[in-house]
Amino acid sequence: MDLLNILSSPVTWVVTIVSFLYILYRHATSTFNYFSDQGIPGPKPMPIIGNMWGIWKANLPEYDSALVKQYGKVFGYFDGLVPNLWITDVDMIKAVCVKDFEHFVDRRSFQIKTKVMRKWLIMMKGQEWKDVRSSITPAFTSGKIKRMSSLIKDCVGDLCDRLSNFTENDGKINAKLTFSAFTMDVIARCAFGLKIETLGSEDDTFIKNAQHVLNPPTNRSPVVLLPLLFPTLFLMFAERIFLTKEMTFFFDLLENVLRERSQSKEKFNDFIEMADEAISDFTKEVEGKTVPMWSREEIDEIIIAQSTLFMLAGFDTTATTLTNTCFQLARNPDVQEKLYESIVAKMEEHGEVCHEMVQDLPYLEMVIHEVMRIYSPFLRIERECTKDYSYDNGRIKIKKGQMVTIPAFALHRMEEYYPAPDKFDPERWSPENKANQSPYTFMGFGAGPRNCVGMRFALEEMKIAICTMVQKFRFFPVEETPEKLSFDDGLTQILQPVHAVVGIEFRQSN
Ligand code: HEM
Repeated sequence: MDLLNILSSPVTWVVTIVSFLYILYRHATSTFNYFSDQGIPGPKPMPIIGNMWGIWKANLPEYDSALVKQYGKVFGYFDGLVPNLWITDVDMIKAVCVKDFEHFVDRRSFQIKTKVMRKWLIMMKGQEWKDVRSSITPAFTSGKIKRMSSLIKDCVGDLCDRLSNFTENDGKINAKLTFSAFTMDVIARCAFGLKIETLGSEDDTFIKNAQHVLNPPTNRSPVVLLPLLFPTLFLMFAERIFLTKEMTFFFDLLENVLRERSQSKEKFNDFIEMADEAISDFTKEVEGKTVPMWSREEIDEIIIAQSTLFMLAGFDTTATTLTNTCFQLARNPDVQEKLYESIVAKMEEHGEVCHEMVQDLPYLEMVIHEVMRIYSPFLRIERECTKDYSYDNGRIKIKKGQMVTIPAFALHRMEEYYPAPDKFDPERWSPENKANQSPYTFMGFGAGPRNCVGMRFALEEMKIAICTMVQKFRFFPVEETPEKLSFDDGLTQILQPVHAVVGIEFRQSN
């Protein structure tokens, strides 16, 4: 039989196609024994897509809680072919986030090489991340937050004006929309040095571009899986995907602000100024001499990166937490009254809502903690393994490149850590109760050296807003207020409350 005959034989074709499909199948399932070989349970993966089929239309809070309930505190999941160990075991969370952090320095990230975006802290890796994180951290010290608090107070004043209008007109608010306008105002003033006159109007260029950057329509379509399934391919197009004209609008805006400020001696007391001070002060040792770590050009790039990241990381998280707080206060009038009483008592001492006063309100802290416990704004905390790791005397092995996920929302609803987890109960965070609780059962701001760098700022902003609002207004349920809050579907990092409408009235004393 000559070659031509062999090639044209149907048997040859069948054998070739079957072999090709077999090789493809072996490749598309090549990692799937990883967890079963270690005796780690988990849902059965599908070729290529792993366990992510349908995730773009799932309700993630429910999806994650169901997985944890079914498979327990340590189980295996596949992001495409990448093994991802899900953990809700507190000792293991502590090991990954703190004790053995050197093995888990990075977050799942797509190292974008484009100018400015390459300095987004949230995506940076290894030593470069450590250097930028150490440079920017001093921008969030208590002293610097105090300096920024007067800008926050201005924004809260405007928020209260809008709330007064709602009170007089509708007697109710759409909490998510209202607080989104507020957090955007804070970001515009603190991170972009701008006052938006047309706040709340969708025609404003700042708001329009921010909405485009923050809510890409891909979140609810299978397209959202592509970066997870094909990261290398994705990186080739990352610049085109991320560097949209809307994103460039913000980079240009900040470049102009920095240019103008370089000629000015004025004090602004905003994040741009705090970041500039902090980054410029950061030094390194070269041949026994202490020299600045960054050049002026690098400082500007880092500031622009962190200011735009401020918008990405601090807008929805803070607006969502304020929305959820408002809903819980409306549904729990006893908590709202207790909070009001504690605020009034402190007002007598401090005279006004200020930085010092909000640091001195333990009950407010307990309320915010419980809101973030019952509705963790960040659904999942992730780490990428950067050095091979073994846990519990080698019982669990995690290889470099593998992912670890802490499903924060699901963790906060585990009966074992929080009895009656669906009950809103700020007393869980009283000093006595807190002392009996592992800190790693609460991941609202993450944990360890890679936790939320903006935590202090977010708490200051939320505390000043809640104190001022609760002192002036009372929230209550109206017909549209749901019994329980529900959250949007789709593969989003941040919890998205829907239909959070609550009633609002002036307090008698006002
Ligand atoms: C209620 C509001 C907020 C919540 C719930 C929140 C939550 C979180 C969480 C859970 C993480 C991941 C932590 C980890 O992986 O361990 C994170 C990271 C981060 N957050 Fe926040 N955040 C909030 C507000 C802010 C604000 C206002 C900023 C702005 C400055 C900010 C900037 C960041 C940055 C830059 C990171 C990445 C840190 C790094 O990789 O080193 N966040 N945040």
